[in-house]
Amino acid sequence: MRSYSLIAPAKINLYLEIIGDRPDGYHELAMVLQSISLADQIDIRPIEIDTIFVQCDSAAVPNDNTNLAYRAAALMAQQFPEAMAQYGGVEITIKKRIPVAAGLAGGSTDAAAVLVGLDLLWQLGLTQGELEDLAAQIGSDVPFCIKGGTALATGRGEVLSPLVNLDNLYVVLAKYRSLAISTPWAYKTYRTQFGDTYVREAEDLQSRRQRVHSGGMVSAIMQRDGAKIGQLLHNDLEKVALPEHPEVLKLREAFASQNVLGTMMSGSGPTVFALTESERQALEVAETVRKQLANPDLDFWTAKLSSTGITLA
Ligand SMILES: C[C@@](CO)(OP(=O)(O)O)[C@H](O)COP(=O)(O)OP(=O)(O)OC[C@H]1O[C@@H](n2ccc(N)nc2=O)[C@H](O)[C@@H]1O
Ligand SMILES: Nc1ncnc2c1ncn2[C@@H]1O[C@H](COP(=O)(O)OP(=O)(O)O)[C@@H](O)[C@H]1O
Repeated sequence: MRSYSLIAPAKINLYLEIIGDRPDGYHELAMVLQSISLADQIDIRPIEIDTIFVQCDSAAVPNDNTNLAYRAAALMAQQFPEAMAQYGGVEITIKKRIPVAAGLAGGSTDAAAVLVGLDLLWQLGLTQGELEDLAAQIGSDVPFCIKGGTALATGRGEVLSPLVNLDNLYVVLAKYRSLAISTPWAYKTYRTQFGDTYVREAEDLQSRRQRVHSGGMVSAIMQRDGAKIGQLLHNDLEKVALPEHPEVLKLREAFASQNVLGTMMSGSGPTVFALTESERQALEVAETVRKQLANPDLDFWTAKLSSTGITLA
């Protein structure tokens, strides 16, 4: 039986607006999610014994049943027990290239790759919609990671509308190696500090949805207008992350002083990205800001905005 190697891209948030509370304890969002070429590689190999093994070359990632890739395989085994019985267990190997707990959906994209990989290995022939429904059971960002590209994401992040391809743009990213921000902490702190400014679950979420501000960003994307996209970058979670972590604000200001289209923290952070019109500009900005901040704890990456989600390697 054959093995599969999959490419699992990271995402950045070009837009993240928190609209209100939800009865399920999550937040109602309007986001624009964007795949980038920085990616993990996931190898899925069938094994004789009826078990799921996960291994990863990064010590920051758990190898047990808390790994999101493990959780994706366990969900597939639970949903399709006859396939597991027919094909046996799987060994999942993660080559980690996406920084961990960085706001780049590293765990979510690994989980998405396992769903796609097991669908192929077990010859299930699941539809895009069926894969996305399974993905939503693992995490809010996992459905997006399957198809990737550029998408408007609403609900808790799992309701997707594809937008146009932005693969003419580039990105430079930077993160303090020793700093991680927990997603539940970011949302909980936002709720504590700004909960009175957004819609409570008892109020009319439907009418508030009509008033979200994401329209300008969506039309800039539909026009593929890089300058406008750069100006309209937005992330409500910056309001809690930047005051708590002034070094992230310093990084954002360093990017803002360069020749970039715009800069923003991605998701719950702490990665900060800046959009550029060319790969050369992205490399130049990385080099200048690296020298300017001269902090050995800072890692930099450059990438291209990508139109694909999970693909075969
Ligand atoms: C912030 C974002 C932005 O894209 O990404 P990351 O920074 O994590 O990459 C996402 O909303 C994260 O998505 P994901 O990481 O899949 O979240 P989940 O596992 O579903 O939820 C983790 C926790 O975040 C909070 N959460 C998440 C999504 C949402 N719409 N409302 C929430 O309040 C909840 O406290 C939840 O327990
Ligand atoms: N396959 C995985 N890759 C990365 N992190 C994982 C994975 N599985 C579980 N985790 C855990 O999920 C947490 C969030 O990691 P990650 O998905 O990289 O960040 P974010 O939610 O900020 O995008 C980490 O603290 C890590 O311990």
